Amino acid sequence: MTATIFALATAPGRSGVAVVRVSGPGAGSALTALSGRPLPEPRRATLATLRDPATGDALDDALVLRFTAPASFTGEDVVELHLHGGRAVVTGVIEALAALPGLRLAEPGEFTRRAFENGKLDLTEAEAVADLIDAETTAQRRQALRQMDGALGRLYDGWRDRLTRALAHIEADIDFADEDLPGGVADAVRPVVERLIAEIAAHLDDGGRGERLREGLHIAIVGAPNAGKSSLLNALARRDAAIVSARAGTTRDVIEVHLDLGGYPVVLADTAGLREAAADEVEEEGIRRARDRAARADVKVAVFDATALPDLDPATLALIDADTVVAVNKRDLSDSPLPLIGGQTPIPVSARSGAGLVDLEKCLAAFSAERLAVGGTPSLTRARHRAALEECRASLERALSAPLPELAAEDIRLASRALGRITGRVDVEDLLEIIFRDFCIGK
Ligand SMILES: Nc1nc2c(ncn2[C@@H]2O[C@H](COP(=O)(O)OP(=O)(O)OP(=O)(O)O)[C@@H](O)[C@H]2O)c(=O)[nH]1
Ligand SMILES: [K+]
Ligand SMILES: [Mg+2]
Repeated sequence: MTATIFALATAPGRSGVAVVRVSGPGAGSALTALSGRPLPEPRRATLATLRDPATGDALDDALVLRFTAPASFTGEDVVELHLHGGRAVVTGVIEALAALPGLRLAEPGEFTRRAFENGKLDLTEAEAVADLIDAETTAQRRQALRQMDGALGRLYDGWRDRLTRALAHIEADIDFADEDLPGGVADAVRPVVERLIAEIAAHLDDGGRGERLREGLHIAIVGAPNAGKSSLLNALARRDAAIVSARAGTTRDVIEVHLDLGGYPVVLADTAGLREAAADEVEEEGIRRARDRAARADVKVAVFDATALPDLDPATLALIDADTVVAVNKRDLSDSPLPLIGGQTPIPVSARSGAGLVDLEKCLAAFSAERLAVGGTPSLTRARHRAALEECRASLERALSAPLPELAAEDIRLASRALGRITGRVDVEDLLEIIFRDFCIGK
């Protein structure tokens, strides 16, 4: 018999309200055991004094709610105990539940996993639950909500349906064909497969925006020593994340801060100042890391020192490309006209006075929107989906050049399987462990 599971669903620690969720066939009797009263009507919030069934000790006056299978998040009988969020209250209730026969603490992600297993969610929707809980910015929330709504799952299931129909076509051809009829994919099926390959290619070729939106756009601040990179990072982060000093070569390690820029998630990195003559091997390693980070960043901010103009640091100049925002810092010390730098109009800023920072933020937010914005069709959000789609596309391409209809049919079957794995329609067993491992207990 299925175990009845329970867990604290809200964040641990002191809080106004803490919710303990119980799911499984024993959820109702667990509530009766704690409240000592008949079950309340489903979906109606009811006040109840909860007691430890073993000792009769009062644990809390709680708001209790119950849902009956299959009309619940997990698809099972569910009870929610809305407790006063004190540690002793929560511990008391958890211990009382643990002592009941047939009940055990939920594993990470187990509630969502049960929802999937009971057909309440497909895998992309389950993944979206995790993304929504992790969402830190507006754009991340939008993407997760859309995926939780089933937009991505519907796209993949729609593709799979088309393949199922194409397969039926080919199989009919195989059954009725003249023994020595040549050719692989039937003429009627070829355009369907070709069109799907094109749609999958377009979906894959989206610059990774969905995946990036989950993880944040990587922006690296680069420039000569003492240009004021760390000061700029601190000003943008509105806290003293990096050490600032008048000594050239202060920053060595890459220092990251997470920012919300106009609703988009950004990982902003401060790096060591670039120069030929590093003071020691530690700074040398810092410069190596700075270059490495600059090369991997989605966007760079190249910082120049206004007091050094018209001289421009050649190492920084060499890094400017189409993905670079050019800023001239310490504008408070010099107001001489700014030249074009690396073909771009630089943004004048002062990390000290704060002047120009709004313009720099706006420019970076525009970059983020361009790289991360969620467009008309839902975006691919995970490497797992990408791998399955590439496999699907490869199988479809093989099908097009298959010498026999039987072989084409097999390739289309493989392509359809790859799509089915994304939403969890097929081959799920080994996947579930991996996917739900990332969830925490109570989800
Ligand atoms: N007047 C003025 N001074 C600034 C400004 N930004 C930074 N400074 C000063 O410039 C010096 C170097 O600043 P940092 O932020 O440490 O420069 P950095 O580019 O991170 O330096 P390294 O880590 O050594 O490469 C410090 O003394 C800062 O106070 C600015 O906008 N105006
Ligand atoms: K410095
Ligand atoms: Mg620094």
